[in-house]
Amino acid sequence: MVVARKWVYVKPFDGLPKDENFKLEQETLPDELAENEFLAEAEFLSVDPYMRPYMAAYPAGTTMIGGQVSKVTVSRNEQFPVGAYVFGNFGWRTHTIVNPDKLPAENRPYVLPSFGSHPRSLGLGVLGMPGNTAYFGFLELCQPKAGETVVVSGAAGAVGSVVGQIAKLKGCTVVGVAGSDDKCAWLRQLGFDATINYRTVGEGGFAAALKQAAPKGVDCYFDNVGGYISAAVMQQMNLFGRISVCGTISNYNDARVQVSDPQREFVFKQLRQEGFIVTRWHKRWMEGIEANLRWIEEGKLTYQETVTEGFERMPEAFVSMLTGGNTGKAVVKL
Ligand SMILES: NC(=O)C1=CN([C@@H]2O[C@H](COP(=O)(O)OP(=O)(O)OC[C@H]3O[C@@H](n4cnc5c(N)ncnc54)[C@H](OP(=O)(O)O)[C@@H]3O)[C@@H](O)[C@H]2O)C=CC1
Ligand SMILES: CCCCCC(=O)/C=C/[C@H]1[C@H](O)CC(=O)[C@@H]1CCCCCCC(=O)O
Repeated sequence: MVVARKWVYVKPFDGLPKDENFKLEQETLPDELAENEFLAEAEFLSVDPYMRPYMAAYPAGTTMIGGQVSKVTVSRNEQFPVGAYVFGNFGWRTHTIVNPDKLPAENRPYVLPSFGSHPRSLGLGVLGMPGNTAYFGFLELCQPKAGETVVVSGAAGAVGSVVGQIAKLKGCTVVGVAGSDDKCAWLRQLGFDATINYRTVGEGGFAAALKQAAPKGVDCYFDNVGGYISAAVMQQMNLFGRISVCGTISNYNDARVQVSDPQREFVFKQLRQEGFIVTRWHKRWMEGIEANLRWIEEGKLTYQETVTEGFERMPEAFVSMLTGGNTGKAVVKL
């Protein structure tokens, strides 16, 4: 008999998530698997920004959504043999019975490729969804050219840190925006040409700090945060600049700020802005993972993880990530 532990969303979020929004429960799983099913035992769980806005679509009583790297411990599906490690969106749970055939193509679990000497947790970060978000969302939508200036917000996080390094690999000048001096120091170690700590310069000082960091203006903007940071970047875009809108974390906890209307910049600078959801490229998923792995092996792409130990600490790790407690990818180790 397998008893799974799971974190249930028991009360809708209002502002930053709190303990009262979550309840740790148990669920006894069936003893027998049906044909094509397998049992997955979680090793690493992901905490990601989307969980905060996406849960608004689910009723109270739903298990928290999320990705995990897990081990197949029992299987009636030959594509997911016992002992294989898989990525799957199984939610905040320790054990899950999965029938992959019942899931839509873009949300199907997959067996992780070999990461060589690197930890399997990278399947939640640079060698998984966030890494692919950086790879496709930046290269496809920004179409960067050598010599151009690229600004990345949320730059020290899972997605942003990879975007900035890929931009360097493409010969760009890269400015990273992040929320602490330590994060900015790490970005400069990674090769970012300039950094802005948006918390110390503040909303009033951001435009001047950007002017100094990007004196030739901005050709590409990879936007993870929205709000006043993005409004200010848009004012300093160059002719024919490109903006990849990845996320808007500055308002996920219901905070809204008044920002200036960027339409005039779009007309006169002839800018192009496009939002995306990374599963748009699900048919090319392994291409992104392989490219990022190759760059890691070649020493051209560096990663960092912020690891919280213990399933019971999932809500704590989630809130910490939403408030800037992570550098690189935030994961929870069981
Ligand atoms: N479109 C898509 O398909 C996808 C979009 N995303 C989006 O990418 C973005 C980054 O995700 P991910 O890399 O996983 O997360 P991160 O690892 O970057 O973690 C979140 C970070 O956001 C920063 N942050 C929090 N509040 C604010 C704020 N008010 N203003 C500026 N920064 C803030 C914090 O860093 P700091 O200390 O710098 O404030 C925090 O560490 C998110 O917006 C997410 O929704 C992610 C995956 C797929
Ligand atoms: C305004 C909110 C923007 C959020 C952008 C974002 O972070 C999107 C993330 C998704 C990404 O594009 C692909 C994913 O894997 C993320 C969502 C995953 C949802 C899994 C849902 C599984 C389930 O319903 O059980």
